Amino acid sequence: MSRKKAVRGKAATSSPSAGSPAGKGTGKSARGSPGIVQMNGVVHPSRPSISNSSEFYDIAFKVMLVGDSGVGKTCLLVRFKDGAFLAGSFISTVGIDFRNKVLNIDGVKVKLQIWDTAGQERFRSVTHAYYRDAHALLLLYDVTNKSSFDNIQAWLTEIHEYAQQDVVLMLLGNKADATHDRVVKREDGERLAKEFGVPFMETSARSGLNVELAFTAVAKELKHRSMKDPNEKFKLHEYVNKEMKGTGCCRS
Ligand SMILES: Nc1nc2c(ncn2[C@@H]2O[C@H](COP(=O)(O)OP(=O)(O)OP(=O)(O)O)[C@@H](O)[C@H]2O)c(=O)[nH]1
Ligand SMILES: [Mg+2]
Repeated sequence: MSRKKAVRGKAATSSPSAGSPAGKGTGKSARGSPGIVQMNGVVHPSRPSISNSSEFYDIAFKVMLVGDSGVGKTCLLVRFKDGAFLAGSFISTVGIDFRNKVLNIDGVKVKLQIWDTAGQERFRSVTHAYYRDAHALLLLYDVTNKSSFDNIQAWLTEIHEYAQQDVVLMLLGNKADATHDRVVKREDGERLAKEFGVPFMETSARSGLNVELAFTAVAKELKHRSMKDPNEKFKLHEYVNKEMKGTGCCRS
């Protein structure tokens, strides 16, 4: 059942025409990155080809990480992809970058092509060009940085303007490990998420808290939507609330 896909590796690009989700100008597919064709909002491998088995997949989706500079988007992606934490000096992302990871979701190989955007204002126009091709967005703030939380509303406005109407959206309060520096309570994140009707969890790229869960939940929702199996009931909010691990007194 599993097939293989041709996109791999990293790409630092400054416009959607170079190996981007939009893929315009690559000449390699009607829409999507090289080797990918998009049907009914789902990306499928265009044809099998020879490569290592880790690249085989059944369905593929594009997920974008967005949020202010320094909230931990790159670290979250590295934690998810490599299981490691990027300690040391902060290297701000320039433009946009992507990594692939294939997850086994209930026997289906779901490939996530995860786009790591630059949070800095000067790259905003680059990011805008990628929104429309995203199937899911993980919107991050930093629990130790109040302004990153206050800016969530502006990010949501931007998302509504540029992303697909049915994009899967999740709010993440990152750096939950940083107990002493915390300035945004978990309850504040929960309240904001409720107000906008989006699933929410706190994460930590440093400790790994909920990192796998955030991506798995999104993959499950996207798979569910694309397969439309009437026997399979999946509710993203319920799944997240059931599986989420917390840092507070009452969740373990
Ligand atoms: N304590 C703690 N620090 C983190 C965590 N995630 C990221 N950091 C630190 O926060 C800083 C910024 O992390 P990045 O992942 O580079 O931030 P970013 O959102 O990608 O920033 P831009 O690329 O500029 O948009 C780095 O110094 C990281 O080490 C976390 O979960 N906990
Ligand atoms: Mg970054």
